[in-house]
Amino acid sequence: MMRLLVFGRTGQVASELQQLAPDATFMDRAAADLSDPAACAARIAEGDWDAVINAAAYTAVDKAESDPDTAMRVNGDAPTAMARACADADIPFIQISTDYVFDGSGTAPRKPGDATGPLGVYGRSKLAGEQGIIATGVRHVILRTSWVFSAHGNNFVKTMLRLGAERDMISVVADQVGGPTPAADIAAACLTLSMNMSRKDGPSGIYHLAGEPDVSWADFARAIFARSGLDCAVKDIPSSEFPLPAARPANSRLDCSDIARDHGIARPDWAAGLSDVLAALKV
Ligand SMILES: NC(=O)C1=CN([C@@H]2O[C@H](COP(=O)(O)OP(=O)(O)OC[C@H]3O[C@@H](n4cnc5c(N)ncnc54)[C@H](OP(=O)(O)O)[C@@H]3O)[C@@H](O)[C@H]2O)C=CC1
Ligand SMILES: Cc1cn([C@H]2C[C@H](O)[C@@H](COP(=O)(O)OP(=O)(O)O[C@H]3O[C@@H](C)C(=O)[C@@H](O)[C@H]3O)O2)c(=O)[nH]c1=O
Repeated sequence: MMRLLVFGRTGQVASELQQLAPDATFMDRAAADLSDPAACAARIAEGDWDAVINAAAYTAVDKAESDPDTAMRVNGDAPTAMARACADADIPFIQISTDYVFDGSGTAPRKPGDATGPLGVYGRSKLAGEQGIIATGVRHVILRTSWVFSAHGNNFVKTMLRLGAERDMISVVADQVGGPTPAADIAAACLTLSMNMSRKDGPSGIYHLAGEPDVSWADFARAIFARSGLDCAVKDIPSSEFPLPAARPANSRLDCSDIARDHGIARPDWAAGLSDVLAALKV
């Protein structure tokens, strides 16, 4: 059995990891606050682990715009310190990152090596984490994913279920397209990657994994209402009609072929994941 350390306990992906790997050690905010990177590194150094997964992050995309220092410390400095501690201990480090490192131009699915260009603080802070990790020379996988949903925590599915029960019609942006991704599939991928990397036969690098097929937020909302039986119409709007503090990429499509080739992990079907989440929520 692998001795696995996971940063995060309450989040969407960490909750699914607890289901799949109940014997792993989970660090919540009280055990390891990511705004204290040295404390996170110490949790790694003081144990005897086969691999470390970081499933904690500052994920409040709009709030980050007015709190850049915390976002940078949590998403940039803490993963970098974790990676350095893993390099010192010669164990692999798995980090989760995001489509928001891209600028969203064009319509082609982004490959892991494509140029980045984050539009906001959250994306910049996650990119800083990626770069910091790579610079330590640790054996690593940076798993970029997108539009995560689950029965736990906050996400677009739960927001739509709440608003759809209150309204007859809702306006949703139709010019941002990406792959909604069940947290359960990300958790399963993290475990496969941890195993592959701890056997020292997995190549380090950035990989993409997002649910398929790609859709707009508006079409995703329609699918949520159709499957939950909520009678709420969706009006397509451009992002300009839904102004938020942080700009989001229009093109969030991720090319996921590398992870299939190197690790045998296929894009999950988000509709199947959505059915599971609605069942778990008893919708
Ligand atoms: N949500 C999404 O749509 C996407 C997420 N990702 C990435 O996936 C990963 C997992 O995200 P997800 O499961 O959605 O996260 P959630 O937003 O569900 O949860 C975030 C987790 O991070 C923890 N956390 C935040 N700040 C700190 C801190 N200072 N110290 C310790 N813990 C902290 C939270 O703990 P607490 O409960 O104490 O606040 C919580 O457990 C992240 O790296 C994220 O960037 C990538 C693409 C899309
Ligand atoms: C609630 C709502 C949102 N929207 C839009 C706003 C936004 O452009 C889009 C998604 O909204 P949210 O704020 O829920 O999603 P957001 O917080 O931007 O989600 C992102 O989270 C981070 C952590 C990531 O890494 C990304 O992959 C992505 O999942 O939907 C509407 O158009 N109508 C609505 O009623």
